[in-house]
Amino acid sequence: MYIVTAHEMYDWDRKSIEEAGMDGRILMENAGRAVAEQVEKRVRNDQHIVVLIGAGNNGGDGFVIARTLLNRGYSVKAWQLVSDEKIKGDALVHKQLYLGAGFELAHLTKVNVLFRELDQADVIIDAMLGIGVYGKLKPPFDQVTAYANQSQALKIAVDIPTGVPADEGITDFDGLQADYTCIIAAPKLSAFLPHTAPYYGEWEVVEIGLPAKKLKKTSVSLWSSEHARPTLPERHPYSHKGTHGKALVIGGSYLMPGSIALSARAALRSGAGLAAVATPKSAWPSVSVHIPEATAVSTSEENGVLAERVEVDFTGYDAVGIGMGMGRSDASRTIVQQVVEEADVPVLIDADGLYHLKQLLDVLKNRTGPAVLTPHPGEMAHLLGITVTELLARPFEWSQRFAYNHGVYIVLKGPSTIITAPDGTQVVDTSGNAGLAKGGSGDVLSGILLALMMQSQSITEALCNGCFLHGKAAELLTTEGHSKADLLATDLIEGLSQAFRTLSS
Ligand SMILES: NC(=O)C1=CN([C@@H]2O[C@H](COP(=O)(O)OP(=O)(O)OC[C@H]3O[C@@H](n4cnc5c(N)ncnc54)[C@H](O)[C@@H]3O)[C@@H](O)[C@H]2O)[C@@H](O)CC1
Ligand SMILES: [K+]
Repeated sequence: MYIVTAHEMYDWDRKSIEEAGMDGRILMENAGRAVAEQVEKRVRNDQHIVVLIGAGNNGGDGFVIARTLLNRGYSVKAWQLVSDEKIKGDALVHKQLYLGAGFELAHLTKVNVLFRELDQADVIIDAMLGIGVYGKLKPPFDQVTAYANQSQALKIAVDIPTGVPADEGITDFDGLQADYTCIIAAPKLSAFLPHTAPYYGEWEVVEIGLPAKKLKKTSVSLWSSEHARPTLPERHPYSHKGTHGKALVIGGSYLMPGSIALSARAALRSGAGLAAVATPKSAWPSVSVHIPEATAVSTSEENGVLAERVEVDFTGYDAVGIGMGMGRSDASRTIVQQVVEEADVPVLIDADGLYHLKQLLDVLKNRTGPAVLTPHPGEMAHLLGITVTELLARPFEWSQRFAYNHGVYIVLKGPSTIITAPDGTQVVDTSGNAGLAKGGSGDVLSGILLALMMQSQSITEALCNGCFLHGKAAELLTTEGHSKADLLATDLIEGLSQAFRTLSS
């Protein structure tokens, strides 16, 4: 499923009408009816519904929704919040159809009268403003939105909660806090941004008859189980351990042996044929106890951390992961540099590896093999030399710019993880839950990604599926047995079995 900007949505709409001959009035009818059907699933017909209607086409959808629900026997009061001359085009056609059907329309004159009505409402349908909103809300939308936000009624937004921008980069806005948003035709970028996504509440996308072929391929799409199922690596009956790849993970330290153990174990649980660990000798006993299936690479150490070079032939491995728990000493930076310069196989850089990478960005450019960076927002902001706030206002744009400029894949971790390829294409994965907000879950993700990078048709597919399995494991574990509070990274590794099974059934 493609994720769109406001511009891309308008372009799709325009091409559907101008090139495919769709009628805007039919699209509005379809949109309103599709939303009404979703409302019916959530609302009983003894509940009182207030539909708030604004000036643009979002308001036009509101007239269709009100008419449809009234025809079906619901208790509905429709409120037009703007003057008559502001209702134009397709919205005016649907206003006339609404009135022609014999239904009553209330006009906003004094906001207090509307507020008393909102006090009586069980359900508020927000058809005030859609993706055409510009700047902060003007009267009366600012007051009505603020009042609705205080209401206990179920708030259902049409397409996008009023006031919330569709695109990234706008942080100063007032938005309606919806419980549920019925998105028209395609999810907008803001449904995946940390500062705007919470306004949507739960959401769903409804299809309204826009011809799929008239949507210009956008650079952002959403990953789902329909994508994961056919692309997860298969195990051939005649395969052997070498078929599924040999991973090398470099990291860990005497004081932080756990992270590298988690990565190695997650890699093997995700199908890697073999895993070798390069960690300080003093850390190895604590690592091996958690992952007896892994082999150790001989290393030298200094004060419990890896020292200078790792004496390995990278050609003996199918992928290398570096950085987890390795520390921030100068010596560990030289190892990151060695890996970036010498390993032609796909390399994944995480955690302390990313910290060091900030000083090695020039070296990255000379790499021939793929490089995958798996930062959380703090690490990504450090790499970019900006604040986390700046990054999170435009995570798509920053990731795209960095991936393109440095020729790398980026997995920017968060509630909506953004996977960016060097060519700038982006995929969003929304799997997972707050159970993942715990130390170690990133180390597990690195191991899963590494394993899939060795077994998949493309790096992007590997990264999308890896993030999806990681999130799915958390979802499944917290549905049965675990809670989001108690879930540990080690549980996540064991939960991978269920995630793989679910997706292959
Ligand atoms: N194919 C499509 O794209 C379809 C879109 N539809 C609906 O149309 C919407 C987009 O329609 P529009 O382009 O008319 O946009 P809106 O419905 O968001 O309305 C824009 C109008 O709101 C006013 N406005 C803008 N910023 C404001 C602010 N800060 N404070 C107060 N008023 C403000 C302006 O007067 C502007 O004319 C979508 O969100 C969707 O709900 C549906 O009708 C079906 C088809
Ligand atoms: K809306």
